[in-house]
Amino acid sequence: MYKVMIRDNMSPVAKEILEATGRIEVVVDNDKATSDPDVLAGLIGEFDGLAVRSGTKVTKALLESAPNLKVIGRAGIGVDNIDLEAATRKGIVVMNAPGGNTVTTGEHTISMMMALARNIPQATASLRAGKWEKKKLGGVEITGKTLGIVGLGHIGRVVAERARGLRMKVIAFDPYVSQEAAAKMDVRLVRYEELLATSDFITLHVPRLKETVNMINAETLAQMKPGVRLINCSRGEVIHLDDLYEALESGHVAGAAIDVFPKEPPDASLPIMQHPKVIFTPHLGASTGEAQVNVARMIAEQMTGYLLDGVITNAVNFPSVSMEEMARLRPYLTLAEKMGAMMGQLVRSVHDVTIDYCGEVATLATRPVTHALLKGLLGAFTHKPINYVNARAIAAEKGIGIRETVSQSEEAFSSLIKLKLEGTDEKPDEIWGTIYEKKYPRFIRIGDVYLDAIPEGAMIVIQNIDKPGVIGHVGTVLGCHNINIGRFQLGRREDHAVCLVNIDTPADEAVLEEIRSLPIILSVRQVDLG
Ligand SMILES: NC(=O)C1=CN([C@@H]2O[C@H](COP(=O)(O)OP(=O)(O)OC[C@H]3O[C@@H](n4cnc5c(N)ncnc54)[C@H](O)[C@@H]3O)[C@@H](O)[C@H]2O)C=CC1
Ligand SMILES: O=C(O)C(=O)COP(=O)(O)O
Repeated sequence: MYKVMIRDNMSPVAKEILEATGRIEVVVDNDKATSDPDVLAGLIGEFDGLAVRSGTKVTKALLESAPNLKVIGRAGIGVDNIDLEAATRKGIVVMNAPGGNTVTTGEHTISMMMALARNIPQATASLRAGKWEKKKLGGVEITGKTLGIVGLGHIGRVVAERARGLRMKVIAFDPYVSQEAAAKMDVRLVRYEELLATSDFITLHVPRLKETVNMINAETLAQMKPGVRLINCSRGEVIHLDDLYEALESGHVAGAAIDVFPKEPPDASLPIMQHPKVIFTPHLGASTGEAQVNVARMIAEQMTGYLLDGVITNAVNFPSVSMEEMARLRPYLTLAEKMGAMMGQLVRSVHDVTIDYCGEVATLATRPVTHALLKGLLGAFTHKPINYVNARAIAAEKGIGIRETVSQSEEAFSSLIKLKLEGTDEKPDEIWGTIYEKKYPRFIRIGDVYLDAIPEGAMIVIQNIDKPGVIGHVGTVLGCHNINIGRFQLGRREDHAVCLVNIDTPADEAVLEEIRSLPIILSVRQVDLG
């Protein structure tokens, strides 16, 4: 049984889906007290999965207390409450649910813009206070006004489409979107400065990144058109709130609608929280029944797929692999991991590696295959738990450079993976592998010697001078020690040869030493390929 903790008032759909597998036990914990990372650290140890929204901060220290954690599911989009680097190093997959709350957040943005334009929250408060302030609470029309969208991603696009329906002129700034893509949405892409200077309303839809934190500050506020109105349903840190307060006080900014805060919940005594021209919602962008069911369902299905079948979908720290792709990739993942494990156990050190993917395998998603290969290779050099997620990060930590090439054609085999260790004098420094009949992994070359070896279990790898006597000698030594030989695979080139011997029980060092005693034997290593 796997154990998953669900937090942050997620839709009950998530629990239902996880429990319906019959293999996942669920604990729902919406307790405010346990959202303190120090308190949560005391509880998380036994869990394999953690499902959160924005309320739980998944810190490095918390992850240190989570030895069993394999997957974190974010039922939403922004993963800035999760220490991604620390999760990746620990080999934990972090998944989100893109698209699940996009429409809802876009609609909330439009609601905020309308409420801001017509002072609806202020008018409600005024009436509740027994006043009738028609003159004071007059608003602005939005028809014909220019809406500037910062970040033309999923939500930005929903907002653009709705705003055009409201007869606004829509412009956008997004350095990662092409003019053609924007033109298809009838949106004019402009430079940031132009957006600031010409928009009547500016709405923010960027993720929280180093480059987007404080994107709206005293300098950029000063570049805005006088009377501009701002809407922020992205992340609180994108606006420097003190600078915004100053711009509101001076009258340069006519109003702001804010859903997200640098610290949530915000301190109600902050000057901006009391400003009459600012309206607020408590991070409600994604909070509709529909969106919450969508994201809860997505995240529960994705977490189930990973925990039970190893399928990775919508991971933010690993390439996604669908169920169908996984079926085609699985034999290559196995092969690559065994190739890596073989080389890792044959050599004493690894510097840089080159991995060539040739033929059919090159048409698949090769990044996960590289991770599998690195997992096998580095497993021999580290005591840290290593898996597909953290393999590349651990390689980078060790300063190992990885060069990957793909070529669609391969003369002799339909698929071939070649691993070469660079910058080493050790031999062998190369291994090639392929898949037979779409499932069976084979090593077909070690060093410069071609052979045909089934990589499994304990194997003795012998490099020798190609002279008579080796097979008999190895057979006699192993026989004397009651070690059964499963397969004996040979290959040679010119005067040297390689033997791969699958043995049913591992040999101890004294047995290997006896094999080494024949002078024509150059090296003897035992590897374990699982
Ligand atoms: N208020 C709420 O409840 C919710 C807030 N969000 C926030 O909204 C953000 C956006 O969500 P999506 O549209 O789904 O993400 P997305 O990834 O589809 O779009 C983000 C866009 O921002 C652009 N971008 C990145 N850096 C930029 C920069 N420096 N300047 C301009 N554009 C830049 C990207 O190119 C991308 O097109 C999320 O990251 C999340 O933080 C998301 C859902 C609900
Ligand atoms: O999906 C996102 O990025 C959101 O900000 C939504 O946050 P929530 O799940 O409502 O706490």
